[in-house]
Amino acid sequence: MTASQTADKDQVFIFDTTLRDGEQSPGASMTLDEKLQIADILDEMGVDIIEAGFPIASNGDFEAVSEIAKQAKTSVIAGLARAIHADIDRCAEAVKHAEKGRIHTFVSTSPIHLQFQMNKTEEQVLDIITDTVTRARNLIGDVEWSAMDATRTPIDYLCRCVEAAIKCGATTINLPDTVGYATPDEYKKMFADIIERVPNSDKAIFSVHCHDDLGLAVANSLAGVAGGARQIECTINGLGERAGNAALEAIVMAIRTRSDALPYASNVDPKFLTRASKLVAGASGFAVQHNKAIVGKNAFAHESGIHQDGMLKNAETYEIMRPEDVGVKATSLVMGKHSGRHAFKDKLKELGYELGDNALQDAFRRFKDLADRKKHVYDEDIEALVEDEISIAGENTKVIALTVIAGTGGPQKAILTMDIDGRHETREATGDGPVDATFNAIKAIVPHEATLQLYQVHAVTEGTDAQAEVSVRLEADGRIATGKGADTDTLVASARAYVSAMNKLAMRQQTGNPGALKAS
Ligand SMILES: CC(=O)SCCNC(=O)CCNC(=O)[C@H](O)C(C)(C)COP(=O)(O)OP(=O)(O)OC[C@H]1O[C@@H](n2cnc3c(N)ncnc32)[C@H](O)[C@@H]1OP(=O)(O)O
Ligand SMILES: CC(C)C(=O)C(=O)O
Repeated sequence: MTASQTADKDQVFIFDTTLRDGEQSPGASMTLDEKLQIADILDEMGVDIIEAGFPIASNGDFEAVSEIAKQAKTSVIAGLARAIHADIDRCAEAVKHAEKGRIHTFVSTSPIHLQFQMNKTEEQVLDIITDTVTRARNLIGDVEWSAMDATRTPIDYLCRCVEAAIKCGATTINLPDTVGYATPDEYKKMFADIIERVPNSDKAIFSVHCHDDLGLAVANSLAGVAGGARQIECTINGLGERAGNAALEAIVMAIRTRSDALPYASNVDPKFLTRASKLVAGASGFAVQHNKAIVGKNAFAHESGIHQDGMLKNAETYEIMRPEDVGVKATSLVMGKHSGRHAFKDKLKELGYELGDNALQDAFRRFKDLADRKKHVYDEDIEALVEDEISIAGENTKVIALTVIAGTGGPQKAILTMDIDGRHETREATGDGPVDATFNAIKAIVPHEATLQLYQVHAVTEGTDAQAEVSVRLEADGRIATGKGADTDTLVASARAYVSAMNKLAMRQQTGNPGALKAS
């Protein structure tokens, strides 16, 4: 595999290690079936190299690498191996089924790793590199060598290690920021220096592999490419050891979106990114944070009025990528307490409502009120609210305020204020439960003899803060009317529904005056 130039852009190879480094996240183990599905989508989306596992780690890992190797259509399938013959041989055994297989062998190079992890001298590790890269090359033509903890390795020694690996036939040289310690400038300089100083550095492709301990994994990866690397090791959703690896989706979209500043091309088709993200989140059990770049639930969602207004005028005001390019159906304008009139009106139109100016203002006021009390305002909430608004429009008897005292102590008491033809009246009433007390308070303000035929409550959406939609059916003199009310407070919704039914009944008696129901 050689890096090529397409027009004015250098090709960068995308090496996905979700199934190896990603699976190393505590608790992220995946089944064989899940791994096969993930590998399949990675292959289809154009990932150049899939690191399918660490074959010596377990029989399950060996089987996963072998099966993925068998199913792969275009991607290179790599397996990881320590600088140990048994690891390398087992890896070769697993990747041999692939049309294009790779052995990825690694050894520590930093002083702290040499002293404590490996208990070896620099010279001993150099001999190990020579021995193990040669062994791997004798088994397969595509060998990647990694210097574990490269970014904490003195540059002179790192140059000697890289030189030895290339001399023995390594075709890819990976210099990982194993502990996420580097800064972008340092990482870029390390690649530039090594590529310049190591003889025959042009015989290998250099690779970045960054961890996100300081939140710099994507920035460091792109800096490494600016320093001369042409392979990027990354994972879907940034899954990986500790704080994770560089996120594949962010890398791919940064290169595409900022091609002016990042003159590189990748083979990945970004339309698969959202699907791949969901698949990995489901298989690993690691939910994607809502504000995650590209694949987070909010990456293409806007709640604030000013942004929504801008988006309705021109999407480029607040979006630098098109959602459909990464497999998201469309931008969503989420209705919430920060939304403004433009978005609210647009949402009503989408839901099929055209309100006049006054009704719109009233509905918007109630919507803001609702959004202040409720975490999520769903379309169903807005529909219930508007239906409620429409049903009470023009009514001259309205609920203004309600306080209910309920609980085990009893008796339940309701204190209700109503507007009757512009006049406010307040009464208290008790009842057999809070709903009964509320209805008794209505009767105290508007005495009537209509009888209750139906009282029904249902939650408009899920959650304890859901709006209740209440239906009340009243009968008087053989006539029936049903009223509806919606509110996050079930008792307020009940009072509204009752009053609405009362108003309708009065209309049907053609008096328009609920008080006249008394005569029926
Ligand atoms: C930065 C990275 O992501 S590196 C990859 C990390 N991933 C994993 O470790 C996941 C899979 N690992 C495993 O299943 C196991 O650790 C195995 C099968 C690889 C090894 O298991 P064990 O033989 O029981 O060894 P254990 O894990 O306890 O210790 C690691 C040994 O490997 C040695 N080692 C570590 N890295 C390397 C290397 N690159 N090359 C050679 N030896 C290494 C350590 O020095 C230690 O050797 P020691 O027993 O002589 O002290
Ligand atoms: C094995 C290597 C590539 C690694 O995962 C790291 O250094 O983080």
